[in-house]
Formats: sequence, structure tokens, C-alpha cells
Amino acid sequence: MAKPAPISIPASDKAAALALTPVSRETEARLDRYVDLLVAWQAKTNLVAPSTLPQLWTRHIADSLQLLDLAPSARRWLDFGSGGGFPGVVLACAMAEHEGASVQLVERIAKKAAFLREALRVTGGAGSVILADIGDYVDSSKAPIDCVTARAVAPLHILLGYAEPLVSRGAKALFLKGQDIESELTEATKYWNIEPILHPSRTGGHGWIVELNRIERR
Ligand SMILES: C[S@@+](CC[C@H](N)C(=O)[O-])C[C@H]1O[C@@H](n2cnc3c(N)ncnc32)[C@H](O)[C@@H]1O
Repeated sequence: MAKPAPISIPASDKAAALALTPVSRETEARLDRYVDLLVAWQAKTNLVAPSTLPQLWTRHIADSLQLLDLAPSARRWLDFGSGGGFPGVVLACAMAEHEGASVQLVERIAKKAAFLREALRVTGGAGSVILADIGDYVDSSKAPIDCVTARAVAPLHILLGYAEPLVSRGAKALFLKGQDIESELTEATKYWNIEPILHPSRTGGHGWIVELNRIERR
């Protein structure tokens, strides 16, 4: 049987991503190590949609990095459903530059949690992995959080339920969402009083970033 072709990420994709969302040389080096690890694991575990691999930097890394500009002073992050590490591992790579900063990555699938732990070890990213259901973890943890994130995890009205206890204690929520944001907002406002701020994605990978600073049950 023919061997699968090696996965290569074009240098032009990395250059395009870093033009959109510049990072320090230290963070870039951490991200390089993350990309190498992800590509190696992707051969045995499906961490990102294979068709998006050639745009790993623009579709996934820059998509994650753009959140930093929306919460520039946040140092204590919590990422729901980190999966292959977006945005959690990317944020942890960036947070490694800040003394005391940390990203908690919550993931319920053991194999993905193992990958995330390895990614933090290899990159030196500032964070920790919690193998748990998001709802259970949020209910049990009282750790202060500045910013909670999620990408491709659950419909908005479900994410709001997970995030509500954190936002009511002062966290900001930033959720990466796709083109069908209108219908998600319509559904969400049946259950929640919210004043969402919609930021168009700068990377084109996902449609919108929904920012929330207040979530109240109707
Ligand atoms: C489609 S993947 C997206 C992963 C990553 N956020 C990304 O954008 O590439 C969704 C991930 O969320 C995790 N997930 C979904 N619901 C969860 C829950 N209630 N608790 C913990 N993890 C959850 C899944 O196991 C999966 O790894």
C-alpha cells in the first residue's frame, strides 16, 4: 500500500498569519513547535479537519491569536473544549511571556487531553489541561478567570450556560462563531439577556467573535 504523502504547511501561510496577528520571536518559536507536534499527531489522531491543514496558520493559529487584541490585559484564561488546541494552546504559547499568566484547557476526550498536555510540555506554553466536562468543571471551580473562550464547541445558548457563572464573577467571554451567527443569537436570546458585541473575524477562517460582558438568565 502507498504511504500517505507527508503533510507540509506552506511558508506563505505562516507569513500571512503573522502579518495579520504579529507575535514575538519567542511566541513564534513556541508556535513552530506546536505545529510540528500537531502535524506528527495528526497522522494518528484527527485533531483538525485534514482539508484545513495547508492553512493551519491562517485558519487556526491566527484565528486564535486575534482574541488577544480583544482582551489585552487578560492573564487568566479558560478555554472550553480545546480539542486540538484552538484557541487554548495558541493562547498558552502567547501567555508564556507574562509572569503568572495561565490558560486552563478543558477537554472531555482523554486522547485529546493527552495531546494538549504534550503540546504544553513541548511548547512551554503557560497552562494546564483539565480532563472534564465543561459544565462539571465550571460548577466545581472557583478559580478567578479574566477571559473565557470557545471555538466550534457548542451552540451559543449552551456556551452561555457554561459561561454565565464566570461572567457573573467578572470574566469576559469571547466565542469564535461561524456565518450563522444571526440564528444562534435568535435562539440564545430566548433564554438569555445579553448585549453581544460582534467582531468580524480578521482571518476569514470563522465568521465572528462574539464578545459578552454580561449574561443573565431570562
Ligand atoms: C469540534 S472540536 C473543536 C476543538 C477546538 N476548539 C477547535 O476549534 O479546533 C470540539 C471539542 O470540544 C470538546 N467538547 C465538546 N463538549 C464538551 C464538554 N461539554 N466538555 C468538555 N469538552 C467538550 C470535544 O471533545 C471536542 O474536542
